[in-house]
Amino acid sequence: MEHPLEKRYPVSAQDYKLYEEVGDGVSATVFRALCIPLNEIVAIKVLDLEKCNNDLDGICREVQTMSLIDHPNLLSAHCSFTAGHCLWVVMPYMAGGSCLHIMKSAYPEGFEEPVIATLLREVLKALVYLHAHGHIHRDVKAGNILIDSNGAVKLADFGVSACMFDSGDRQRSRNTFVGTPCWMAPEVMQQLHGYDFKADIWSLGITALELAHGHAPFSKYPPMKVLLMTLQNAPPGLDYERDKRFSKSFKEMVATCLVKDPKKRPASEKLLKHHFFKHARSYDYLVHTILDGLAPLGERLLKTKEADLLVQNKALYEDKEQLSQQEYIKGISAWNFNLEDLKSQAAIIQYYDDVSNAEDQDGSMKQMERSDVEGLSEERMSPETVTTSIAAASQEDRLGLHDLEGSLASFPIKPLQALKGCFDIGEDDKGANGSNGKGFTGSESEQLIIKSSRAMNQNAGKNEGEDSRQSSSLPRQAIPEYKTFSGSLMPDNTFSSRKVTGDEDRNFPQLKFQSDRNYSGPLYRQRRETNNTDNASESAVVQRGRFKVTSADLSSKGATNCIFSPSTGGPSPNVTACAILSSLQYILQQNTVQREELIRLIKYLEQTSGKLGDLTEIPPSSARERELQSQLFQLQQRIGDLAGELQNQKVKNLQLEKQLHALGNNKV
Ligand SMILES: Nc1ncnc2c1ncn2[C@@H]1O[C@H](COP(=O)(O)OP(=O)(O)OP(=O)(O)O)[C@@H](O)[C@H]1O
Repeated sequence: MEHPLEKRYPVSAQDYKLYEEVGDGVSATVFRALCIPLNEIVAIKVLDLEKCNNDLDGICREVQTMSLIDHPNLLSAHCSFTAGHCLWVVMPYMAGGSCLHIMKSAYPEGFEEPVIATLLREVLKALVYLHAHGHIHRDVKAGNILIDSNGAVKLADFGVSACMFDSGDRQRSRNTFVGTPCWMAPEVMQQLHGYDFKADIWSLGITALELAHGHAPFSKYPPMKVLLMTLQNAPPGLDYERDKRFSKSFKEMVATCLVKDPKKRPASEKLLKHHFFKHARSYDYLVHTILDGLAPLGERLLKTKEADLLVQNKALYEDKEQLSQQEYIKGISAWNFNLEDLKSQAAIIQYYDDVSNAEDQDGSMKQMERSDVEGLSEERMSPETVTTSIAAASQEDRLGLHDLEGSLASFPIKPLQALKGCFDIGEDDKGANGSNGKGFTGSESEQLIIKSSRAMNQNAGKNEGEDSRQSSSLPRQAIPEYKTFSGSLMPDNTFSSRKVTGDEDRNFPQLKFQSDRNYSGPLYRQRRETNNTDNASESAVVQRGRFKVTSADLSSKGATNCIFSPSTGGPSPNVTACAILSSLQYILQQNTVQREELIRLIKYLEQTSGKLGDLTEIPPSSARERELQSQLFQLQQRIGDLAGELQNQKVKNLQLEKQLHALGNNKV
């Protein structure tokens, strides 16, 4: 028999050689290691103290408990010491790993009854010892039942254990919500009168089901749902039909553990005497039945991790699609309440519509859209959007939070709030329907929602025949980087980065292309003059995507390339003849284009006004016709004005051309 006290385990990292990783938990990584002076294989749990600084108390308690306990069915610590910013806890190496590991790699449907009886009897012995010493383990589950190469069973992980004799803060900790939801006793969830050793008996009952089926009851549900089901449903148990392979005594034992009223559950000592444990066998039996043929622990862990990763990736992918769907269904509210963002997003949608329509033929852009959907990231959305609205709203929907609130009317609200905190299901969620925290009133938000939803609907309508799921999700907000912008109708500086409030990382396309587009200043200005008869007020209204927006800094940047003095209209005295010449050539080029455009417009207007003239000759016969006729008159008048204005432009262009020629001749 081993006498740990006879051995002195060194307390310096140099005396240990770390091998492969054999386990990892929330707070630690466990390695197989060699204790060099003793030539003994050990396990070392490495806790990064910098990463768990807000739970130092818990860590101290765990290490303290591990050092003090002395029972063959409890995993104790040989020693512990700090190495850099890590705490190393040296323990016996449990080569079989945890029961959860073993089930995952070789017994996905669970173990046979004698194996379960053997495992649970050992765990129960550990609980008898702990409870007799005033400790509640609070985290009994298959993942914390370890087996060594000889088949010895040890209960591990005292990270959340509590002492019944603690006072002050520690005593209060027995009223707190700790453990793992699936294994958690109802009284722990309720936090009504605190709880005691009997909480471990409930967890043992759940562990029995876990070992029998390969998973704990409700394990496929998210924590909030587990909470709901544990409190609301009848206790889980072994089913008469489905669990035919198990004995009556096993079913009975589970049923005695899983009684909601803790007082009616047996104490660990009494439970150990249950006739079910008569089926328990020796350690050798465990070695032959479940350990023989298993790959080394490190290898198994790697495989399990790979498999978990695959499942996670799949879940993540599906989750994103689901989220994206829900974002759309909930309208804009789920992802954005910011007016400027909203405008920008809408504009981007328009850009993308145009691009994607053009690119749909070869499908290559669709590929990019897909990848962008997957990368639809927080950085493009307001942070509050991501953490509160989407996550909370979708979680709430999936988990039926409202049901839960209702069903818990008879329970204290604390556990719910604790869970809300943990899973981002917060009170903020309510804010999403009322004030959004950004200064918008409910009705303003609603308007925005309607507008943007419409924009999206139009958008969806544009891509007729497209799968509605595809068109209804939100990839378009995430597309901007690779689009080309052309056409003078898109003012490059309409949105300044300053206006995209609250998110400096946001990277809208207009910023990227701003400088490239300065050359088109005059052309753009020309268009604006054409569109707005009042000729360019500083806060001109321009179409940006589906929104009309104003921009005060629009005009100031319009002519950054212009070398003419704004006051005189002539060349500035400080520029060289060479620079003047190239600039004038450039202007001439642009004027030629403008001229052609003007000529086309004049022709068009002449034709149109001719037609309108014909129409207006018909005498009106009804009020509606009179109304239409007066509109036609107005239109005609407006066309006449425009034609006049175009003529003026034409004359100005000719003058400019002459000036240019004259300057060119002088230079030569
Ligand atoms: N002595 C040991 N020998 C072999 N494997 C071990 C040993 N101790 C722990 N492990 C493995 O490492 C895993 C993580 O260890 P542990 O549960 O102590 O870490 P934790 O961070 O406290 O985990 P949890 O997430 O359960 O809080 C265990 O599930 C177990 O599989």
